[in-house]
Amino acid sequence: PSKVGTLKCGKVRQMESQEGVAAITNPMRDLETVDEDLVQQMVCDALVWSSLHGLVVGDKNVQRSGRTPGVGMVHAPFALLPLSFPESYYSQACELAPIFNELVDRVSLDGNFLQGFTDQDIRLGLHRSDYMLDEHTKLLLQIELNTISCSFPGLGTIVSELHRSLLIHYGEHLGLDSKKIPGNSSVSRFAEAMAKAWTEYNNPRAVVMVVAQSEERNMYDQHWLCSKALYKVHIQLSFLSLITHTMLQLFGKHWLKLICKGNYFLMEHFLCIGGQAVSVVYFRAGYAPTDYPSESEWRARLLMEQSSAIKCPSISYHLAGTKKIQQELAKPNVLERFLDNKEDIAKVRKCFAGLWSLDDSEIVGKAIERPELYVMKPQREGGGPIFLISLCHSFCCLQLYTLSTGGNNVFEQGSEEDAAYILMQRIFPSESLAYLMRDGVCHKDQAISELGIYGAYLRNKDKVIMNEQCGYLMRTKISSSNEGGVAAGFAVLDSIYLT
Ligand SMILES: N[C@H](CCC(=O)N[C@@H](CS)C(=O)NCCC(=O)O)C(=O)O
Ligand SMILES: [Mg+2]
Repeated sequence: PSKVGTLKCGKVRQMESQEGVAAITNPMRDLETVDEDLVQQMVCDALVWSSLHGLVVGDKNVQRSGRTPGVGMVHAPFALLPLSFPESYYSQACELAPIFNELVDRVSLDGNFLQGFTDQDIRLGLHRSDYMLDEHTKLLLQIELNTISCSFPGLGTIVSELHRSLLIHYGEHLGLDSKKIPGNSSVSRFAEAMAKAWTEYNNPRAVVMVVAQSEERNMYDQHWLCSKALYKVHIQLSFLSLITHTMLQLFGKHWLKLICKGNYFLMEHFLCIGGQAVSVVYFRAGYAPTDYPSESEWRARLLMEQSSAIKCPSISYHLAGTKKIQQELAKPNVLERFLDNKEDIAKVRKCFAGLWSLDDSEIVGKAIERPELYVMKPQREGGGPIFLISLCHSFCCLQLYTLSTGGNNVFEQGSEEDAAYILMQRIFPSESLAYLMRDGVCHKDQAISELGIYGAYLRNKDKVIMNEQCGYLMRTKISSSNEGGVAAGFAVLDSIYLT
């Protein structure tokens, strides 16, 4: 690589735990044998590249970085090189995307399965199904199916491009081929689905409304998707504008209105914001209890739900993605209620990890005997899993007993939804050495990874307009951390090197 002067770059910090690092299971990451200067140069190039290509998030140390675009930006945390991942498992995960899209739609139509919510004619789903490769069973197992506010369709695409660019420059030195990084279409295909939904609503004057949180350091991921929907996809650019509001703003200013037009037989409920019709509501908020601090936000959600605007997701798609539904779908003969094709049913069942409700006393007993084989996962989005192994035996029994009797979660004296936990088979992903870039510093550590596959579904009455896999997200985090994702500060954005 050309020496581009002596640009000051982050140092590769040896983690003290490096002594006696286990044999590198992942030759892709075996940069130990690579010349230190070369690694430094790669680190530097990657930091410059990510800054020039919008691989950025708001910096938590800068006060306004979650409110004012362009203020307090820092590169998104990323892995310096992609994770090598067996092509067979990647293909299996991609094949599952359209089946899960269909499953969400069928579940959403089953009113009594979802207790009463049914759906409109035009339905738009932008989902991400997350998996881990279980070392014990050698099975690709689903962690969860996200049907609301799926992060990183924007930044995930860019990380794949970063890794491809690095391997074009350094592949020869590393013995790696940039073409082994699969193309990542997540942002463009999601944009296509959003724009097609707007077209399907068939009101050229209507706007797409993004519902976002007031403090959003991942705003650039959202803007990437919105800007692609606006300019990359062939729609009448003059009209489609995107507006972003928080739930409170929507209702606080009484801008949100439901305009009812028509006669007794056909009453259309148009959603209007500041006098403009809304065709699509894209939620990047509304998935966490903290998004509903008062009645106003609930009323705003209800108003949107009652309107003919296309919600992404509708309340029934949102509910179809909860862990409780995931746990119900894992019960015998339940998938057969929603899917016709036997092969599809088998493919879905094959990726289900063990999932049980806490009122299953037999499994609770097993979890108390072998807590290291189970985790408890909260219903609500974002809450981290509880590893029973990390609890002392008596507390584990108390916790499981309390939750199984519908009591409150003894950890947090929170409200009853905190008690809505499910019990899940613990998945043991293999570890590999990773170079994790955060705040300009490269950390080497043992890491585990989680593969997300995006899926877009658009349907108008009986016509399925889109049902496809749309790219991927790989998230890599240090194996010692039990906690969650990228925004939480534990994982970094990664991509895949097919082996
Ligand atoms: N800030 C909001 C975050 C929205 C959000 O948390 N989404 C869930 C699915 S519901 C998710 O994708 N979690 C993985 C993200 C991670 O690893 O950090 C946004 O980006 O719009
Ligand atoms: Mg989730």
